[in-house]
Amino acid sequence: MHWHILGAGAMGCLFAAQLDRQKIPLTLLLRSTKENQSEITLDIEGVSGASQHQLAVQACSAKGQIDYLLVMTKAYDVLPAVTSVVQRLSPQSVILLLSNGIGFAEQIQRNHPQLQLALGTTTEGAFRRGPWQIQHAGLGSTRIGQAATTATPAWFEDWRSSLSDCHWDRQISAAQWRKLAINCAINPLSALEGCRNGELASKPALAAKVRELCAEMTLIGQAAGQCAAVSGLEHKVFEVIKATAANRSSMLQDITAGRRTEIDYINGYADRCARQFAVEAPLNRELLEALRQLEQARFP
Ligand SMILES: NC(=O)C1=CN([C@@H]2O[C@H](COP(=O)(O)OP(=O)(O)OC[C@H]3O[C@@H](n4cnc5c(N)ncnc54)[C@H](OP(=O)(O)O)[C@@H]3O)[C@@H](O)[C@H]2O)C=CC1
Ligand SMILES: CC(C)(CO)C(=O)C(=O)O
Repeated sequence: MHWHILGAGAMGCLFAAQLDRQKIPLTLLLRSTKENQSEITLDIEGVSGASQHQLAVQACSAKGQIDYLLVMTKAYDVLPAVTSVVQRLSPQSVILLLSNGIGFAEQIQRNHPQLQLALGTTTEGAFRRGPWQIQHAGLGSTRIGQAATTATPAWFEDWRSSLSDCHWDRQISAAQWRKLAINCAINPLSALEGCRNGELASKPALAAKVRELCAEMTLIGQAAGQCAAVSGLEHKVFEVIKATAANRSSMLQDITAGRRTEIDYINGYADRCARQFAVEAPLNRELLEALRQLEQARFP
C-alpha cells in the first residue's frame, strides 16, 4: 500500500520514518512545496535508533488519487487538512486519524459523509529538533480500529509491522474515550498550574482536583455509553501521573510555547457531552473556560 501522510510534524515524520524502515512506500503531503521539490531528507534519532530517510513530498494541491491517508495534524487542523485533499480521495480511500482528542472525526463525517474513517490513539512521543529533524522521545503503544469492521483489514499489516507495539482494537471508541478522560484530568490542570505531571499527585490540593475531575469524567462517560472506558478511571489516571511524573503535559508545552492547545477536542468535547446528557461537571467547565481565557489573552 502507498501511504500519504498529511501533517508532517513530529508524529507524522516519526511514523513516516517507521514505515520507511519497513520499505513501505509513502509520500509526505505539505501545504506547499518549493519549485521542483519532490524529496526531503529526514533525520530521526532517539529511542528507536538513528536513521536517515529520503522521502517523497507533494503539495496537498497536487493531482493523483490517494488510497491510504494518515492524518497526523493537531486536532483543530484535521478537518481543514482533509478538506484540502478531498478531491483526491474516493469512498474506497482509507483515512486513518491518529490525532489526540475527540470530535474531528464527527466533523469530517458531517462535511464529507462519503469518506471512510479509521481511528486510533498513540502514546508514542516525538518532537522536532529542527527542520526535518525528529527526536523519538518515547516508545509507546498504538491502537487502531474502525467502527463496524469485524475483520482486521489487510492495510493494518503495514502498521503492525512498522511500530513496536501496535494493535487492532475492536473497541477503538472506548480506547479513545479512555485516553480523552485521562487527558481531561491531567492536561488543563497541569497547564494552568504550570507544573510537571507528578505534582498533580504530590500536592494534596491538586490531587483532590484530579479526583474531582475523574468523578466528573466517569459520570459523563457513563451517560455517553462509555462505561468500560471510564471504569477504574481514578486509579488509571494516578498510574499515568506516576509513570509520567517528570513530564510537562502536551497542553503545558503548547501554552509555554505560545501555541494553540487542543482543549476544544479534549475538555471541550467532554463539556459538550456533559451538556448533551445533562451531567453536572463544573470543574471541567471551570478549567475549560480558564484555559480558553489564557489562550485568548495570547491569541486575541
Ligand atoms: N508529539 C507527541 O509526542 C504526540 C502527539 N500526539 C498528537 O499527535 C497530533 C500531532 O502532534 P505533533 O506531531 O506533535 O504536532 P506538530 O505540530 O509537530 O505537527 C502537525 C503538523 O501538521 C501540519 N499541518 C497542519 N495543517 C495542515 C494542512 N492543512 N496541510 C498540511 N499540513 C498541515 C503542520 O504543518 P505546519 O508546521 O506548517 O503548521 C505540522 O507539520 C496531535 O493531535 C498531538 O496531540 C499524540 C501523542 C504524542
Ligand atoms: C499522558 C499525558 C498526560 C502525558 O503527559 C499526555 O498524553 C499529554 O501530555 O498529552
